[in-house]
Amino acid sequence: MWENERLRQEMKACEGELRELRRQQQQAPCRDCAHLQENAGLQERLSQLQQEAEEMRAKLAELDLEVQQKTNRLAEVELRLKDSLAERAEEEERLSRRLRDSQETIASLKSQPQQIKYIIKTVEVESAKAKQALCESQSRNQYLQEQVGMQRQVLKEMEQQLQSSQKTAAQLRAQIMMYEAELERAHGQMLEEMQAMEEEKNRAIEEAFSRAQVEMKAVHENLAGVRTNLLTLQPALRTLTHDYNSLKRQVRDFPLLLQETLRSARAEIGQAIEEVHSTNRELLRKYRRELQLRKKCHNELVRLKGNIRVFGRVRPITKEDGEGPEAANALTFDADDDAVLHLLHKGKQVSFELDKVFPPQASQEEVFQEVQALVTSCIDGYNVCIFAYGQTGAGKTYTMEGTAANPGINQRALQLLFSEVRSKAADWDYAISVSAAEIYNEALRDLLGKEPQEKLEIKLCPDGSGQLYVPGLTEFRVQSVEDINKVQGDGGGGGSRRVA
Ligand SMILES: Nc1ncnc2c1ncn2[C@@H]1O[C@H](COP(=O)(O)OP(=O)(O)OP(=O)(O)O)[C@@H](O)[C@H]1O
Repeated sequence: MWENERLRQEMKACEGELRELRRQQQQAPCRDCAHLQENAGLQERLSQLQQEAEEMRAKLAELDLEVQQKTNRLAEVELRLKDSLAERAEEEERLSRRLRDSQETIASLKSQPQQIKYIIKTVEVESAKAKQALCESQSRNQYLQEQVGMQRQVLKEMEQQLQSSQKTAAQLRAQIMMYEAELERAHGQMLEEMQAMEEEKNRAIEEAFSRAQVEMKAVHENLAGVRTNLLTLQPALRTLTHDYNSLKRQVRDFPLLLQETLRSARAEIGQAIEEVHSTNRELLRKYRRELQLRKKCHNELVRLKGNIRVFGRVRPITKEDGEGPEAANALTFDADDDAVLHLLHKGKQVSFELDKVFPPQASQEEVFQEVQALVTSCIDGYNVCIFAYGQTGAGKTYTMEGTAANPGINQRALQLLFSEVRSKAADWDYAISVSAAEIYNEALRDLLGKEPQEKLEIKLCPDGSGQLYVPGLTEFRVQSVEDINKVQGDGGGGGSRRVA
């Protein structure tokens, strides 16, 4: 029991040391320590040892309990044995006393023989009873002795068990001592580790301290610089604060100012819009009047010059005409009237009156000026047709197409048309399309179509307007003179005949 108590106390002391070690370790953790792994291993080993010690302690407690129980039982048995022994001694004493009394009585009775046969008999009877009682007492005594023997046997067994328990306790103590040694060793190792960690920690602290001192010095220097800057910046800061306050005032007043400005701007814009509107109205009015004027002019032109006008153009003599009398010019002009042409035919002069006659020296520009008004009439919505008529080599193609350097009516009319359209593009939308057809030997053919040999027909428009149209005639939308030239160049029939 005492040994168990001592073991328990030692166990408690070991646990206390363990707790102290853990506390020390928690207080001084070494994050970057190279022995961290080893420390963890030791801790694991320590926890194993602790677990084993715990198991041992449990076992010891069990043994304690068992020994206690056996000791209690032994005490009980000893008590019962003592009682039995006392009882037996008492019985023996009583029986001996009775036997002695009986023997004394027998002896006195034998010395008085006469009277006493009856008494002898009584004594004999009594002696027989005493003998029986003695016999019973003896048998009881024997039983009690057997019991005592048995109890002794039990006591012996219990002593043996106690010895074995003590032996086990000694073994356990040895194990505990071993564990203690192990613990001691681990403790020493841990102390060494702690020492090393402590040194390392101190070293790291010193290094950090010196580094911090250097950094602190640098920070102080920076601070001094910042202070100097601060002193320099203070006037600027004052100026900035002043500016800021002024800006703040401006910002505060800004919505009012903005509202005022917006109001006046709106009024100005409204006024400007109103002015623009009135200008537009005026312009529209003028434009309409101009349109009316143009129509009137056109009508006047048509009335004055006639709906159909015929101009004559005499081309100069070319090399192709040769040099003989056949090539001589048979035409003469009236110096006072540019609408008259005289032809000398078989010695006889024949005069022709046209709307205008262009002499050989007349330029392409002069010819175009005469028909220019018709082009603008076309833009105003009138149908216009300009065509050239004459014998082969008379100069129809030259007049209508001209050359690249000196273009004829077609190119100039197109230039004028697109230039007029562009100038009116802001107010009007125009769509210009081009188509080309040829009537040759009573046959109408599409010069821009894929099948130029296909014969087309002229028909009346089904809308009842009385206009003529050619069903199936190819039509291209164009945006510029170049587009028209391209269309004419690409046209299926354009390769065989020029469009004049
Ligand atoms: N006003 C002119 N000034 C200079 N040369 C001209 C003039 N008119 C025509 N010519 C020249 O006369 C020639 C014949 O002219 P052009 O080809 O225009 O005749 P045409 O009537 O179209 O003939 P065709 O009916 O056979 O096609 C060309 O070489 C052309 O350059």
